[in-house]
Amino acid sequence: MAYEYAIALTGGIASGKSTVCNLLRLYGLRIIDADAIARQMLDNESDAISKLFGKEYIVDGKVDRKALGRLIFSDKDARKKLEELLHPKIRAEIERQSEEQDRLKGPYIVDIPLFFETGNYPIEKVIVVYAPREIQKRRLIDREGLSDEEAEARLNAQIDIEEKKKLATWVIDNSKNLKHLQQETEQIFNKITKYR
Ligand SMILES: CC(C)(COP(=O)(O)OP(=O)(O)OC[C@H]1O[C@@H](n2cnc3c(N)ncnc32)[C@H](O)[C@@H]1O)[C@@H](O)C(=O)NCCC(=O)NCCS
Ligand SMILES: Nc1ncnc2c1ncn2[C@@H]1O[C@H](COP(=O)(O)OP(=O)(O)OP(=O)(O)O)[C@@H](O)[C@H]1O
Repeated sequence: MAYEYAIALTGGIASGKSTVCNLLRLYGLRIIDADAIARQMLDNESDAISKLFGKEYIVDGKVDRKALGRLIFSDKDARKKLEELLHPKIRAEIERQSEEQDRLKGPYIVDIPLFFETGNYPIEKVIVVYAPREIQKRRLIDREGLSDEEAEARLNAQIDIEEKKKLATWVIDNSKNLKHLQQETEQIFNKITKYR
């Protein structure tokens, strides 16, 4: 059965999900953050990461996220291995937190970057934060200091943003400036709170 009050929020890499979530949090919505859950899960898996990919991915007892990112976005098999290790644990924790939030009643957001890629979450309403691929790429390069090739590899690891947009219940357009994003987000916030 679907979580009654959950609204998924997704998009492409660097399309603006975190920026939108920060605004929605300010407006008072509760947020479950899959990236934060994934970070916690990874912190507990240094032994498994060392065994799977080598000791060089552990620095001072902690996973070197930058180095692991470089590996998994350039090597599909490595990415699959990491996902097999982490995704069942991430999903279980998202489901645990969603059950907890559902009991409180009233809408809440579940920010899941790979909502469509990993599939089958029992959540019926989906917000897609949209920016055209070229803008996504520019913001990704500016934020991470990646090369064009590295940015392309990260974009190619996900379903194309135009496909995700077609699957959305609501779209937040983030192809313009931050003021425009705020207006877009406010409109969706009003719809969500009216709809429930
Ligand atoms: C590879 C890791 C260590 C890189 O860490 P880094 O701090 O550089 O990036 P961060 O975690 O902030 O992720 C940024 C974005 O990358 C994208 N991304 C991350 N993992 C993947 C993946 N396996 N496939 C496609 N896109 C991904 C997402 O859009 C995410 O929002 C990290 O992304 C990770 O542990 N990934 C595996 C877990 C996962 O799939 N997380 C994302 C969804 S829950
Ligand atoms: N409208 C905008 N104009 C300019 N820069 C923006 C805009 N929206 C977001 N950004 C910047 O683009 C980058 C990506 O935004 P953000 O981190 O919110 O995306 P994300 O979808 O959460 O990314 P990820 O998938 O990597 O977690 C950030 O550096 C952010 O400050």
